[in-house]
Amino acid sequence: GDINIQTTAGNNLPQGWEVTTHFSVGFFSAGCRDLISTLPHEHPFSCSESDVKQLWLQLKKDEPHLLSNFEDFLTRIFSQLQEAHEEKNELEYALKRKIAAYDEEIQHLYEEMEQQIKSEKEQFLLKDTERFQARSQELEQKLLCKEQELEQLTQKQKRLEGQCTALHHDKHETKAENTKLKLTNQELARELERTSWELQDAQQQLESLQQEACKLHQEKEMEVYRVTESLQREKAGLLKQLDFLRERNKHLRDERDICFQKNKAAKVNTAASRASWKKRSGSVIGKYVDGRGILRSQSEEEEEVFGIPRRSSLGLSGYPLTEEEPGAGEPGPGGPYPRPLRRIISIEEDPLPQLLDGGFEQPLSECPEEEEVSDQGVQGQIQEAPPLKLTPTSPRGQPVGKEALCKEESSPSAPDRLFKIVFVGNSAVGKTSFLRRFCEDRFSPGMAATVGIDYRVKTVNVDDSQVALQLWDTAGQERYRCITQQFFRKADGVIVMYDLTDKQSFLSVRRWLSSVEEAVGDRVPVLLLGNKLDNEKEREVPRGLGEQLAKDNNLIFYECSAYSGHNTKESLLHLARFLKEQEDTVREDTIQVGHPAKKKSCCG
Ligand SMILES: Nc1nc2c(ncn2[C@@H]2O[C@H](COP(=O)(O)OP(=O)(O)OP(=O)(O)O)[C@@H](O)[C@H]2O)c(=O)[nH]1
Repeated sequence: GDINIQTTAGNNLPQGWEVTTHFSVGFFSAGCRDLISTLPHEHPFSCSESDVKQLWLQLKKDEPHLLSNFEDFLTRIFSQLQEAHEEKNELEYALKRKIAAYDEEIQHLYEEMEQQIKSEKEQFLLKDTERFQARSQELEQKLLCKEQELEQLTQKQKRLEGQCTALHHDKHETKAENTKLKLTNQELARELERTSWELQDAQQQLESLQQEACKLHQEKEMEVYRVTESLQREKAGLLKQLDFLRERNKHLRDERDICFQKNKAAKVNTAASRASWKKRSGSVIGKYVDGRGILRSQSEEEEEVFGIPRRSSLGLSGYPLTEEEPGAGEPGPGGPYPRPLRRIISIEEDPLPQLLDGGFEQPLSECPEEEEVSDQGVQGQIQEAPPLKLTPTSPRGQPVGKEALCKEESSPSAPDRLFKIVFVGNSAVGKTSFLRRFCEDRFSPGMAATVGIDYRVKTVNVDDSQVALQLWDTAGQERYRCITQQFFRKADGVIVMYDLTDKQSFLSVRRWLSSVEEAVGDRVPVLLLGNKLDNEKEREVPRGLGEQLAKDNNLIFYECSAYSGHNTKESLLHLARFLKEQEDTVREDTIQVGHPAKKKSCCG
């Protein structure tokens, strides 16, 4: 920039300069006039030449004696002014010099600054240029990359366009194919609908068939139940026949006595009389007459045949009775009379195992009792004799076979289902007593041992449905094992009983369990019963042992007493409920198995 320097010139006049002085004319030399003329006019204290001249004239005129002083004074003043003026000039000069020096310095500085600015500018420009160059290089690089990308994109676009064209072409083809497929689909849908209808029909038919099968199954079970019932009736009928035969026997004995008396009286025709006896003894009635002509009880027969001293009972009695082999026993005291007879229990001849198998050819319920009797050769006698009401006494102290008839036979509502339950366990553990308690709510001490198999039927109410329990009481004695074994096969449930006052009977439980498993595997539920709980004093088997055994073998377990009736109903109801629930589950499963198939077939 430009530097402007202003200089001012001023005069510093001593005080009192304004005092009027009088100069002589000569005094006003050129120097003095110059000096005064240099004085600034605008200064308040300044005075013009005319003023001084006037003052001098005034003084000359009024005070001439002071004129010299005034002139001295003026001279001094003017000399001082002169000095001051010179000094001022010097100072002005010095100032000018200084200003010039400053100006020069400033000029120098300015130039230096300019130079510096210039160099800075150059450096900046240089840097800027470098930066610009780097930036431009970078940008060029980027540009290159972008160009490459663009190139790639272009190629890609071209490819995509190609694909697009191909797809477009394909689309047309697919469209045509789609139309064809739609048509096929419609056809298939119609076919599917038709098939679904057919399938639904088939399913309905299947369901109705299943229901029919179920009904048939139930009917079959009921038939079995009815057959069982009829067997019981038949048994009762046979017992009646037995009564009748006994009566006939008595009658014949009377006849015989009469004959003897006649023989004694007449003592003639002895041979004829003997022939007549032989003829009677060949009849069935004769089979029941011992050497003394007295009707033998079955208990006595058992005792003789098997050597059972304690007790005996009727097994599946009333079926083929065979005469004991000659020489097998002691001849009776009555010499000529037939020897006592034994009952042979044979599974083949017994209809009951067949009943369990469902293999009986002719339902026994349909067989008239007379026919049965005729098979045994007593029909004629039954027809002749009026029905007798005499009840024979069994060794167990009750009518033979009656024990198998339960009160529930005349149950008001027919049972919904039937379960066959087989009772096993060592002899004398109390199976028969237990069943008697359960069916008749009675206990008879000193029960005779079961021979072969006996059975009872009882209908119980389980969760609002009538369940008929066919309870098969097997003989615990070793010799009947093979018979018992056969009854497991068709059993729905098994009850293994031990006597908690007899350690040995508990030890045998495992053997019974393996027999059951051997026959039916583990498909049937097993109830383990520890009987004679009332006889706590003689307990030999701790409850824990029974529980543990049941737990190990997955059995239902109860301790009970046929004597007191404790847990008899509860345990059997538990088993019955278990069987019912098991059957319900199987039925449900069967239904459920049918349903998904239905769904699948609908969708497929
Ligand atoms: N104290 C007591 N004695 C019982 C009980 N149950 C049965 N008895 C007696 O035990 C003995 C045998 O009873 P049964 O019912 O004949 O035994 P079982 O198991 O049927 O015997 P087998 O027919 O030989 O297999 C009889 O003398 C009964 O009086 C009971 O709960 N308590």
